[in-house]
This record gives sequence, structure tokens and C-alpha cells, in this order.
Amino acid sequence: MPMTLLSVNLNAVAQLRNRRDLPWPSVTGIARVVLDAGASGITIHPRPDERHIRRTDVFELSTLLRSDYPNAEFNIEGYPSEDFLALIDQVDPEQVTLVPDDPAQATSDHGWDFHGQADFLASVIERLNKPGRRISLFCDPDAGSAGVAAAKATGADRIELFTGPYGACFDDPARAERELAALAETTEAALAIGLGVNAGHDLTLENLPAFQAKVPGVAEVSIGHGITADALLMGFSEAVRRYRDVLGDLN
Ligand SMILES: CC(=O)[C@@H](O)[C@H](O)COP(=O)(O)O
Ligand SMILES: NCC(=O)COP(=O)(O)O
Repeated sequence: MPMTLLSVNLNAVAQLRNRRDLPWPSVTGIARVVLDAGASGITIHPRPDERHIRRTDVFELSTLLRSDYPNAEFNIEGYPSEDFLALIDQVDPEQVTLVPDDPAQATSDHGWDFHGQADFLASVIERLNKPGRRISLFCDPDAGSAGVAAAKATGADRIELFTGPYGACFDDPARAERELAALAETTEAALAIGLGVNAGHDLTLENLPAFQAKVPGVAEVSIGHGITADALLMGFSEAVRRYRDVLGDLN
């Protein structure tokens, strides 16, 4: 089975903590648990209103990864505003995932318009690019070969497939098949031109097996909401173990 790495998104943990003016659950504490359980990295999507991840979390996570988990990948997602770009300069994560969200958006719900925003993306990527850092662009599942060619032309290293529409098909197997076919076609087209592929949004233990089987070649998935829901029942260590198992990442 092809192996896909798991990056655990800690937005939901931060959102739970933020219900009270108290420091638990600890975002860095959960980061330790998931990395000790074999997750390959940590993903966060700090939003301008700090409704989940706060600026302070970004620095604390960065310090933790640098000091205790030097092989783990830190993936920071967000819209490339000047504030976001300055944060990336300060924190210097291994992967930056650019997402076309406006500040008021409830959650990410679409990929980039690679043709319409080609110049903007190319200039941002030129600023962000440096050795040892990967740039990924959030991508609609049906972007197809024209979309991924335009994404590659911006200078990006990878796309991140937006799997939200697939995740929403949990009660509609026929629609899920159609979503998987679009995701597979976009992935194949990206890999054929040397663009790496990540994926994320509403992936779960239930929908990952079919995704793994039908969309081969995905390097990394970032998962937050689903794995946090599972962790409430089974704990984060066991949840990470089960996701890694489905992803072919257990010995
Ligand atoms: C980019 C993406 O797919 C998202 O999943 C995002 O990171 C989730 O953000 P929220 O946790 O704010 O819904
Ligand atoms: N990039 C997608 C991500 O990080 C996780 O999204 P979700 O599992 O919380 O929907």
C-alpha cells in the first residue's frame, strides 16, 4: 500500500481550549502526544480573529518542534496577507500552505483560482521560497490538468487537494465516487508534471480507506476535526495509530 504521512491539525484543540480563559487542553501538550504517537507533523491555520490558534501558539509550537521534534514538519496554513507573511518570516516553518480564505470565512471552502491569481501567487511564492521550505497551494478537487499546470507555473512545490466536498458525501456513496474520480484525475495530472500532492479537509477514519485506494500518490494529509472527534472517544495516541494504519504508515 502506498504510504501517506499524517500531519495533525491542532485548530480544534485550540478552539476547545479557547472556550475558557484557561490553558487546557494544552496545544503544545497535544502536539507532543500526537508526535510521540508517530504523526509526521503538525498543521495549524492561524486565522486573523485568533478564534482557535493564537499567535502565541504559533511560537510555542515552533519552539517545541525545534527543540524536541527536529524531524517533524511544521505546516502553517493561511491567506498570504502581510501579517501572515511576516509571521512566516519569524517562525520559518518547513511547509507553508496558501489558502484563498477571506478573514471572515467560517472555514476553508475552495481552492485558488490559479489562472486569475497567477501573478499574485507567483509574487508571494517568490517571497516565501527558500531552501528547505515547501510551498503548497490549496486546490479545488476538480482543478484538472489545466489547473495544476497553472499551479505549477506559480512556482509552488505542491498542491493541497480540498477534500471537503468528498468529506460531505458520507451519506451519498454515488456522489463520493464522483468526488474521488475528480480527486484522482487532479492528482494524476499534478504528479505527471512533477507537482507533489497533499490533501485535507474533513478526512476521517471512515472516508480515508476509499480515498487511499482511489487517489494514489498523495504525500501527506492534514487532519484536524475528524481526528479530534475520534480522540474524544479513544485518546489521541490511539487515534493517530489508527489513522497511520489506514495511511500505510505503520510498520
Ligand atoms: C485549509 C483547510 O483545509 C482547512 O481545513 C483549515 O485548516 C481548517 O480551518 P478551520 O479549522 O478554521 O476550519
Ligand atoms: N488542511 C486541512 C487540515 O488541516 C485539516 O482540516 P480538518 O480535518 O480540520 O477539516
